[in-house]
Amino acid sequence: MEGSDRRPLITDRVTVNGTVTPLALLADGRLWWSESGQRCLVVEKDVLGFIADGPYIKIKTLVEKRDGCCSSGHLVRNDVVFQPSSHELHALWCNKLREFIDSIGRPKRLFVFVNPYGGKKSGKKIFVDKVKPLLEDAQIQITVQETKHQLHAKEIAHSLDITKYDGIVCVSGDGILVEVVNGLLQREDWDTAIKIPLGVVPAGTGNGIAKSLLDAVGDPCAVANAVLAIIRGHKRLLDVATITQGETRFFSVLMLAWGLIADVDIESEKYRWMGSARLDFYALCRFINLRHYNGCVSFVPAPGFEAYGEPTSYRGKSISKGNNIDLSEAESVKLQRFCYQGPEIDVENLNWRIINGPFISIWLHNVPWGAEDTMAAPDAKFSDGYLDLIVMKNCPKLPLLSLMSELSTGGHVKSPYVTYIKVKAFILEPGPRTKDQGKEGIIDSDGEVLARGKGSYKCEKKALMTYDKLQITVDQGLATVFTPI
Ligand SMILES: Nc1ncnc2c1ncn2[C@@H]1O[C@H](COP(=O)(O)OP(=O)(O)OP(=O)(O)O)[C@@H](O)[C@H]1O
Repeated sequence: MEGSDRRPLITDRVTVNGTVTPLALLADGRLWWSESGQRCLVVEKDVLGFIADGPYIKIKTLVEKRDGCCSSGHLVRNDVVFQPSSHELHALWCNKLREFIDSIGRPKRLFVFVNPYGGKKSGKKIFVDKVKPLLEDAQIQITVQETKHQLHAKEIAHSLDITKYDGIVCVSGDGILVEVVNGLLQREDWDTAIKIPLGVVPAGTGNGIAKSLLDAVGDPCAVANAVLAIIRGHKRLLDVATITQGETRFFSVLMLAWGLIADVDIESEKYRWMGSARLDFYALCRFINLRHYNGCVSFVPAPGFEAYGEPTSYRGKSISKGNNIDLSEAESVKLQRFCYQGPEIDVENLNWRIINGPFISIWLHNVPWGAEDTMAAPDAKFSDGYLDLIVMKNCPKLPLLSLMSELSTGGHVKSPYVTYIKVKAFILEPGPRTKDQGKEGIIDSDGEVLARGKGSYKCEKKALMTYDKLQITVDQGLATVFTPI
């Protein structure tokens, strides 16, 4: 640790496991002692908190389990217990440790959503067994709210007194995080509300945001790693995309899909009993009976991608009215006036390009991972202000099979049948299937159905938007998320 501050904040001769040893807390936040060799804990990284227990002090740690001399990458809780040499030093140790932990900007009060329904319906168990004990070790005050129904988290985020919390945590899949972002951005005080740091602990089927954050630093997408990131309180900005159709808006942090990916994501629900195999099984079904969709996409390319597509003018003027299903007329007018309206971009005067269909798949991604095993957009960045666009038009069956098998590594974007670019704004004009003009598709954003076309799966169910033209713009780094580093 070259250049680190080795000044001792406190030193003492303490008893650890019956052995008397020197113990020092250095200004750089390392705790040094001897116990069958030199031992060191980096408070910022390894220590959750501490408690005074009679004459002892218990340091609560979360450290990598070691298999022999190698670290396993698996985090385990462990207490380091020591007895200071006197009553006065006991009090001084507590003061110095508290001062140090307080100085590193950790959250002290968190509002925690637990989705008991997501994934394998194990959100509650994950929270009780794995999340709560760590937050308790870190002495973080928590207010827990189980989500009772769809959009419950959005309702709560919409009216929560955010001044009482240092962050909002979602023990769920991506769905609850997206609801929270939508709730915050539909508040009158959205510009301050959206700054509250958001944490996500993977407990759903699709844990794309958690996987993207943890994988970015080489950590496994595990509950303990996600909770440790929240406790340590590091933050990073996250782009938010605004999907607009008339007066209707949906705020997305993960992705938008139309065509093959949306069909597999949504229609495979009927095979939920298969577990996660449903996605592979249904992808194979769709592969055998491949659909092509008419339509077109226009976009504003990021620098370096200007050569893709053909030049066009802004095509958003006739973007129709959405369905506004969860809003009354009065609420909708109020929202329009006060809530976040999307980024202030002069869309009409940007350099628009167009790609005409038919398409097999259109996918827009904000972060690299769409789910724990799907690296949709390997070059996506959390806050670059761009979305990664993955377009697949025609593709023979064999290369299609091969690129579908490469989704877990991100290798699909290198296929000559895939166009992979970054865009600043985007317009989707979805059409019907080429072989059956009476049937349209599904538009999926962040795992939820945004629009269902005629003759599509469960088309009788209402969705937020209509299967029609919609526009997407990105606000760079609008949201803040807890991150491992
Ligand atoms: N108590 C509940 N009962 C039914 N649905 C709920 C409940 N609480 C939350 N939900 C809904 O569950 C959906 C899925 O949530 P989440 O993203 O956490 O899990 P997931 O397993 O990753 O998602 P998916 O079911 O889309 O695969 C969200 O749309 C949310 O509104």
